[in-house]
Amino acid sequence: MITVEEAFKKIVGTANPLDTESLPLHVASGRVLAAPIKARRSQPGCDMSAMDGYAVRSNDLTGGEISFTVIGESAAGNPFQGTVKSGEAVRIYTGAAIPSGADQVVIQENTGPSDVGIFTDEPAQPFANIRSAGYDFTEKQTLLEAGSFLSPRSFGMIASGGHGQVMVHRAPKVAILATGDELVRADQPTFLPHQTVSSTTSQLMALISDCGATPIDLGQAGDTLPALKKALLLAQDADILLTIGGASVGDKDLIQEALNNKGMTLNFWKVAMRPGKPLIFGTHSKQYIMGLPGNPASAFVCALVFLRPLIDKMMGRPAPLPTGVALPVATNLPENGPRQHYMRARLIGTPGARQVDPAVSQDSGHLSVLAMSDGLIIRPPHAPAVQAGTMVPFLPF
Ligand SMILES: Nc1nc2c(c(=O)[nH]1)N[C@H]1C(S)=C(S)[C@@H](COP(=O)(O)OP(=O)(O)OC[C@H]3O[C@@H](n4cnc5c(N)ncnc54)[C@H](O)[C@@H]3O)O[C@H]1N2
Ligand code: MOO
Repeated sequence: MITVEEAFKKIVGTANPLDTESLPLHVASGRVLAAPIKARRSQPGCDMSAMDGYAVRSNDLTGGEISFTVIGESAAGNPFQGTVKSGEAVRIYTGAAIPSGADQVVIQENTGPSDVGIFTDEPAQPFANIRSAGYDFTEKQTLLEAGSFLSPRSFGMIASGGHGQVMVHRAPKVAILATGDELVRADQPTFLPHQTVSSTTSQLMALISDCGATPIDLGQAGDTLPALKKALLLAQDADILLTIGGASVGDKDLIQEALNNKGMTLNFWKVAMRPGKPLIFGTHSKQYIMGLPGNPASAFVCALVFLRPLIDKMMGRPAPLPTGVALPVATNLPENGPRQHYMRARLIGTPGARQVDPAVSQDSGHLSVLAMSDGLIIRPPHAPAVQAGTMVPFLPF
C-alpha cells in the first residue's frame, strides 16, 4: 500500500495540460489560456470624452466667465469632423471622440447658455474629462500571458482587445462506468430490497461538471468479465475513465482484471487512506484510469483528493494535493491508525468561531452522513490523539 502523497504524485504528478481548443468567451470561464492574448486594437481607439459636456481648447479657459460658439456635436459613434478653434466649443457626450483642436471637456453642469452658445468659468485643465487613446491598452500589447486563469472579470478586456474567441486547454472528457449486479437507476418505478441505486455516478458527474470538465455516463455493467469488457469499449474517447466498484478483493471484484484485459498498465492498487483504500490507478495510451472503490464515501473522497486535481492539471490549472485549512476540532479524537483518515465533519459555531465536528458514523456507505457534511477532517497516519479545541486540517467540500 502506498501513501496518499505517493499516490498523488503518480496520478497528478505525471499529468500534463491537454491539447488546445478555441472557445467563445462566454463558455471559457474557468479555463486556462494556452497562448498569450495580444490586443488587436487600442482602447480607447482615440481620445474620448469621459463626460457629457463641451469640448474646448484649454488655452481659452481662464477661470473667469468666457463664452464659446457651439459649432457642432460629437456623439458616441458619430465624431465631429471639423477642428475646434479658439472661442469655439463642440457639444460632446460620454464615449464620443474628442474633436481635433480640443483638449478639455467642460461638463455641462458647469456651463450656461450664452448668446453665441455657452459660457463657463472653468479653469484651464488640459485633458480634463478626456480618456486618451490607448490609456487602457494599446494595439499589440500583451493583455494576458499563456497560463492565465480566465474568469468573468477577464472577458471585458479580452473582448475589447478584439477577441471573440480564446485558445485554451481542453477540458477532459471523464467517462464513468458503475459496476455491480445490484445496481439500478434512480428513476426506476420500483425497487427490490436487494437492489442498490447507482448513486455515486450522479455525485461524480456533479463534481466533474463543477470542475469544468465533461462527464460521460456509461451506465452500469454487471459483475462479469464479458459485461465489463463490453461496457469499457464505450470509454475509448475519454481522457479519464472512472470505474466505480469491484475494486476490492471479493470474487466478484473483477474490474482490475477487466481493465488489464483492455490494455491498462497498472500503476498502483491500494492507498493507505480511509476511506478509499482499494483505489486502482493505471493508464492506457493517453487515458488515465481510476478504479474507484464502490462505497459511496470512498469514491467521493478519492475524487476530491485525486480526481479533482487531475482534472485541474489537465486543464492547465494549479493542482496541489488538497491539504485543507486549520480549524479547531469540536470533540476529542483518538489516535489514528496506519491509513490517512478523511473524516466526514460538519462546520459548527458562529462565523469567526468555527469548529469542525466529526460525524459519529464514519462508515463509507453512509450517504446521509456525507450529504450533511461540510468537509473532511484529515488525520495523517498514526496522528496522536487530540483534545477538543486542537487545530486540525479541514478540507471543505
Ligand atoms: N475482505 C475485504 N473486504 C473489503 C475490503 C478489504 O480490504 N477486504 N475493503 C473494503 C473497502 S475499504 C471498500 S471501500 C470496499 C470497496 O469495494 P469494491 O470497490 O469492490 O466495491 P463493491 O464491493 O463493488 O461495492 C461496495 C459497496 O458500494 C456499493 N456501490 C458500488 N457501486 C455503487 C454505486 N455506483 N452507487 C452506489 N453504491 C455503490 C455496493 O453496492 C456495495 O455496497 O470493499 C470493502 N470490502
Ligand atoms: O476504504 Mo473503504 O474505502 O474504507 O470504505
